[in-house]
Amino acid sequence: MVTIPTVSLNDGTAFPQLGLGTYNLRGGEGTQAIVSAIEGGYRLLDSAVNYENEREVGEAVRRSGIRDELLVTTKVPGRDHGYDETIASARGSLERLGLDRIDLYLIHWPNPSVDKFVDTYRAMIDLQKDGLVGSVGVSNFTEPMLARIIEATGVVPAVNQVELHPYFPQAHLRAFHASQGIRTESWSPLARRSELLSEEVVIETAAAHGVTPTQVVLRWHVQLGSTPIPKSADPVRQAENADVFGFSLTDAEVAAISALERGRLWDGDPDTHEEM
Ligand SMILES: NC(=O)C1=CN([C@@H]2O[C@H](COP(=O)(O)OP(=O)(O)OC[C@H]3O[C@@H](n4cnc5c(N)ncnc54)[C@H](OP(=O)(O)O)[C@@H]3O)[C@@H](O)[C@H]2O)C=CC1
Ligand SMILES: O=C(O)C(=O)[C@@H](O)[C@H](O)C(=O)CO
Repeated sequence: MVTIPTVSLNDGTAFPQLGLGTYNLRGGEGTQAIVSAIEGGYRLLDSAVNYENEREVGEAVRRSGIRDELLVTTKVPGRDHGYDETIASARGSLERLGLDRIDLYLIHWPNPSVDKFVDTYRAMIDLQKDGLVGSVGVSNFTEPMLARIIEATGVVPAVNQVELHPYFPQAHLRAFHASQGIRTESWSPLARRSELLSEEVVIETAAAHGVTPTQVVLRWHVQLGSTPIPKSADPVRQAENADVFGFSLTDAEVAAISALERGRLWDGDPDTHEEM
């Protein structure tokens, strides 16, 4: 079993430097995949109302027998934005998870045309005060959106989970996060197993370190100071993905991988892409 190191969030929470994405992990096989990840050393689980797998995540947490060691993330969907709606949404998530606390609660997408993310965030802060939420954070927020919720509430989100991989390294946003004490979390860190893993620079770097291309990409995230949440249903690939804390890339290797930049891979610009 791998020990995944942690970093301290701005609220003092010890936050793993790598976690498990659970999109599409559903049903009995999904539960088993999450259990196997926990057995392999994963401690951070990333779910969402819209993944329709909160029951599976909660079941895996109970089966693991180490609930107190785990950080369970879920996310408010767009259709639940607004103060009262978010309180109700959290209660629904807690019921489906079968847990008494959401360890990390995120706004899934800002949905700026709806313009309710500030009230949503206020509700999350109150849920945190009531002990129903551990850390409050956001996902897919731009710098102006982050500035707005901080200005409105005085509470700096602990995490911003955003699209981030070597094709879209998000240097500017990461620098803003660092300046504010916000932890960056990378979604689709493997670029969904696209041609990224066949890029020459990735393959050559992997050969130089005696590791796999996937491990090079995940180590790149770790060295950028972002927590990647690769999804894998397979215990062998889960173990491969978590085993990235025994080697280091040079600054030149990190820079060469970052030079793969070409922009977002999907239609996920938070100023225009909205999800309910
Ligand atoms: N906040 C947001 O808006 C978003 C959040 N997310 C979160 O981020 C997580 C990760 O992103 P996701 O889109 O799933 O994509 P990833 O970049 O994690 O890629 C997942 C794909 O890579 C494959 N894979 C995983 N490990 C390996 C490996 N070692 N070798 C070869 N293939 C591998 C998986 O297949 P297999 O399972 O067969 O191993 C799967 O097909 C999501 O599950 C979700 O939790 C994702 C998108 C948006
Ligand atoms: O996986 C997520 O968290 C999402 O927000 C997805 O809906 C993602 O944006 C996607 O898969 C779009 O096709």
